[in-house]
Amino acid sequence: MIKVHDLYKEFSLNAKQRKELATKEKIAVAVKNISFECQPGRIYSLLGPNGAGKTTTLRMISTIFQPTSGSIEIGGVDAVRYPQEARKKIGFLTGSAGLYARLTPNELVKYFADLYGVDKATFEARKKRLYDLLDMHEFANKRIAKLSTGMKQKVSITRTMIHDPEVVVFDEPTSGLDVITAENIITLIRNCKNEGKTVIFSSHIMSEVDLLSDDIGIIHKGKMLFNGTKETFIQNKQEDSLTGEFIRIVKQG
Ligand SMILES: Nc1ncnc2c1ncn2[C@@H]1O[C@H](COP(=O)(O)OP(=O)(O)OP(=O)(O)O)[C@@H](O)[C@H]1O
Repeated sequence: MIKVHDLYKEFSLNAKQRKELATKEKIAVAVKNISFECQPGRIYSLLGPNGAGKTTTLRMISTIFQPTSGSIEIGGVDAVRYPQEARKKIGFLTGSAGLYARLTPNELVKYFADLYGVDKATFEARKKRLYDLLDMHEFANKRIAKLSTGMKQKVSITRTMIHDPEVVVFDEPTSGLDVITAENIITLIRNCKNEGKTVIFSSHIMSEVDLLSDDIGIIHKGKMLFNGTKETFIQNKQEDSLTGEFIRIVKQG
């Protein structure tokens, strides 16, 4: 379970950032008082145009960023006050950055399993299941530096899942991947739901959102414009397609 209440995040902008953004403002507000809940056994899709505040929100949930104000509860733990406790319950996927390029997938995944105190037998069983699903055996002993973007993404996913977290947070999980790999990741996300995990993911791909979502959140310029079940979204929509309705809501917001 994820409970987000009145979450607010502002960043201080340094001189270089102010120049890049062509602004005189010293502060950028990325997330403005958003509240929502994600339930176990359900998948919550976080949608929004570029710069909406999705990654910032997911990073706060994953305890990478400290919110400016507001509260986050992860599986009953106050993630703002006790980030280390909350982190044990979370698997966070955010691109393939942060993989140790000199290690092999096997070495990296083992490193993270050890960090989380996963015992050997459980580790081997989980690793095999993930490697089978993501078709990873062939490159498991190659240096990560030599792997393709899709292969690195698979390594990131295995790292995210190796401690069997009860809450999974995927920031654009299929971005830049071929259709077969994307399909495997969609299967993995569905498996998470079927195992009773709480899943939240961000995406720009509407077909994926349609396939996976139980609940939908739409944010734009840091504000939550829609938060509800996919059924409610579909019942109330004024446009023919999900994409059309998404655009309508964002333009109205
Ligand atoms: N470290 C930072 N310092 C200053 N501003 C930031 C920082 N990180 C994000 N922002 C700003 O916060 C806003 C939200 O960014 P965020 O990355 O959360 O958006 P997003 O919805 O994930 O976008 P995208 O779909 O393009 O990935 C943007 O205006 C961005 O420029």
